[in-house]
Amino acid sequence: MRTLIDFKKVTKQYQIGEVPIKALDGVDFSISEGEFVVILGASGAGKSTILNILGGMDTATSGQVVVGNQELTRLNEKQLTEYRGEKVGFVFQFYNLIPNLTALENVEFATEVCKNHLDAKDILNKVGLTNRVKNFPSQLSGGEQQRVAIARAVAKNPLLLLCDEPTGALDYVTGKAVLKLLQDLNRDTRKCVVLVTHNSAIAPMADKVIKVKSGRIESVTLNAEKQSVEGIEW
Ligand SMILES: Nc1ncnc2c1ncn2[C@@H]1O[C@H](COP(=O)(O)OP(=O)(O)OP(=O)(O)O)[C@@H](O)[C@H]1O
Repeated sequence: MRTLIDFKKVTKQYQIGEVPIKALDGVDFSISEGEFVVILGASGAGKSTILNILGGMDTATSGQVVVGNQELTRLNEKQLTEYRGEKVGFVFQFYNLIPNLTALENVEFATEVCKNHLDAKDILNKVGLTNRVKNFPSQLSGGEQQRVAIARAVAKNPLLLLCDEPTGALDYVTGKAVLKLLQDLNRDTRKCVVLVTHNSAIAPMADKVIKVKSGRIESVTLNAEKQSVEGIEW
């Protein structure tokens, strides 16, 4: 399979007063088209920093980041904004829906500016919310709100889907259903999914597991036979 994402010797340094903090300290990995990737690590390991750089929300201090045919580390602010808008779907722990828009309007609002977007209603059907499209976020459960957030990300028809602790605010059963949805979407659409979590138990659901420790890559493992979420317990 072709390489979609390439990180080469990526560093990220924050300067807090006199003290430099190395959030990433020479990170190398690559991800192929269509892969489901789990990035694992303890709190402060650098997971979100990797995801933010990958999503064009933050920039590397040094090194090279390539996504598709674009070298992110060479893009200016305007180009990065375009990249974020067109190429990346984001799913966060907290759903960040617009409270005074319905589920359908939330998805339509996000996709309006995207050239190749998919039909909002179709995607809401796909995530199991056919009967909830007219509901406002406050009328939906946490799991349903996260489904809207996933629909919003997928409907952009992005190159990749980035998920930062997407089940962090959900109970076990609902969280598992959301992971199953992400796994199904990856299988059906062949979109690359990169999911950041501290929960090592879900590693078997991925094609590739990248472990991060103290700003460095500890290991990259390929699962010869990935497991369906239903078969994983934690
Ligand atoms: N804006 C910032 N300014 C200074 N330091 C930062 C900033 N953002 C992150 N860091 C530091 O960089 C390191 C990596 O942070 P990061 O958020 O990527 O970790 P993480 O693995 O995602 O952790 P968590 O699971 O707790 O979210 C940490 O030491 C953190 O304190």
